[in-house]
Amino acid sequence: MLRAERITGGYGGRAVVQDVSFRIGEGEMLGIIGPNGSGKSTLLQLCIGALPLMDGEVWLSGHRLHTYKDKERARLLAVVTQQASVYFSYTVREFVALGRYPHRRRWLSVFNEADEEAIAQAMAEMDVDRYRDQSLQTLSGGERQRVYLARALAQRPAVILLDEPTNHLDIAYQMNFLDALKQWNDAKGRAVGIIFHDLNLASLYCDRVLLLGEGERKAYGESEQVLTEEQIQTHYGARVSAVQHPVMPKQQLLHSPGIQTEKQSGGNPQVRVEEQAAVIELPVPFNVFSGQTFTHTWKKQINVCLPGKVFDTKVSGPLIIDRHFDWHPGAGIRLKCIEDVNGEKIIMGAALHANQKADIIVLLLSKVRDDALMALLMELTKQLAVFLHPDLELGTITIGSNPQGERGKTQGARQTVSAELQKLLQQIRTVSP
Ligand SMILES: Nc1ncnc2c1ncn2[C@@H]1O[C@H](COP(=O)(O)OP(=O)(O)OP(=O)(O)O)[C@@H](O)[C@H]1O
Repeated sequence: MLRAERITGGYGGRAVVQDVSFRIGEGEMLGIIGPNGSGKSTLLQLCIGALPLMDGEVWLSGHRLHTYKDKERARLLAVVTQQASVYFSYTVREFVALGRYPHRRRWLSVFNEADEEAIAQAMAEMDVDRYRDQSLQTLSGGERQRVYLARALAQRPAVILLDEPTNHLDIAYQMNFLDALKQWNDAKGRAVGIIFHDLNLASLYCDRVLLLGEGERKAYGESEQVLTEEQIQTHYGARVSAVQHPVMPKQQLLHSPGIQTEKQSGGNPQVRVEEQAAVIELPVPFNVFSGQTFTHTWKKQINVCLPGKVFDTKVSGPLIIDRHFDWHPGAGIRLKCIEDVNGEKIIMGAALHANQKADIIVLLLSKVRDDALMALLMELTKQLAVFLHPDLELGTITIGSNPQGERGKTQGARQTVSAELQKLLQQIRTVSP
């Protein structure tokens, strides 16, 4: 529906946006992200024809943008930006009705039935009908934002572009606004492009994300490919940790402050040897896999069965051995957890045979494809096993993989070794038994 093809443009002959391409198809939501001054708003201005292109082409519904007359273009393309206060004297209904002007033959002609219906529907969709006779000035920022979107919806465009629509909105208003927009888009099959500063909202709501840096396209694709720790570090200069959203199959980024107090960092791992099991309290949370189900729960505890003792997980109920786990009867130390690194799910196990010879088994449930990470995990598993049982003689190392896993599909892809995992390994090494 909207396609930018290698577009370049800016102000006074200075190209601020350079050679940027993307497309937003029917029913899609594209998130446009990038640090301050990276050219997001300029890109939007180029896409709506408010700034001239120096190079490249913008296509709207199959035609070059500049071939449309203004009114024609306004029927197809709506823009939601922070509105000027000049509009504040309008009532809500009057303001939403402005969305119908591109459809009217003459400026002062009365609204026909189709106009009335579009206005009423847009106000209902954005739930702003209750303010219909209030002036915009009397609304809160969040309420006003919904009215701006209602005006765009009343326009019944094919494409809506929004410039930071959730700025200044509290968390409820943000969710409310984006839920309503997504519902509308799912139902109507339009194309939506949104500039976001909140990367987690972009990840949650958008099908794809475009990352700008210094006016150039730095990354473009599904959110998990774009919103990685590495990209955010490189282009925003910010340290974040990527984690899986607990409910949605989406990645989220947690802020990792540069300065950490001991309290914040959690200190060293602590080991408590209890009657039945050893409990390792970790400084960083792990996601724990219990039986066949990935619990999605943040855990900071790993429970390890001591030789000859009955296993008791303390945290996540009885440990059930995964069906792909070639478990050895009589094993003494059992360790099993999943670390979710950039959405990677990894299962580790350490099995100690009755003869004190241990097999370290690392099972790959899905997507583990980084040799360095693999080596690290195996090393970590070994360290834990040795730490818990100093006399342990380590036997063969076996690597298995989930037969249904996606290892082959993703092999060779780039992946970052979790800094936290490295740190953890280091800390485990330095803990005296
Ligand atoms: N009207 C203008 N005239 C000249 N330069 C401009 C104009 N508007 C923006 N710029 C410059 O273009 C560059 C990109 O600005 P733009 O507003 O597109 O970035 P942005 O990514 O939207 O930033 P932010 O996240 O801070 O809103 C900046 O260097 C800015 O100073």
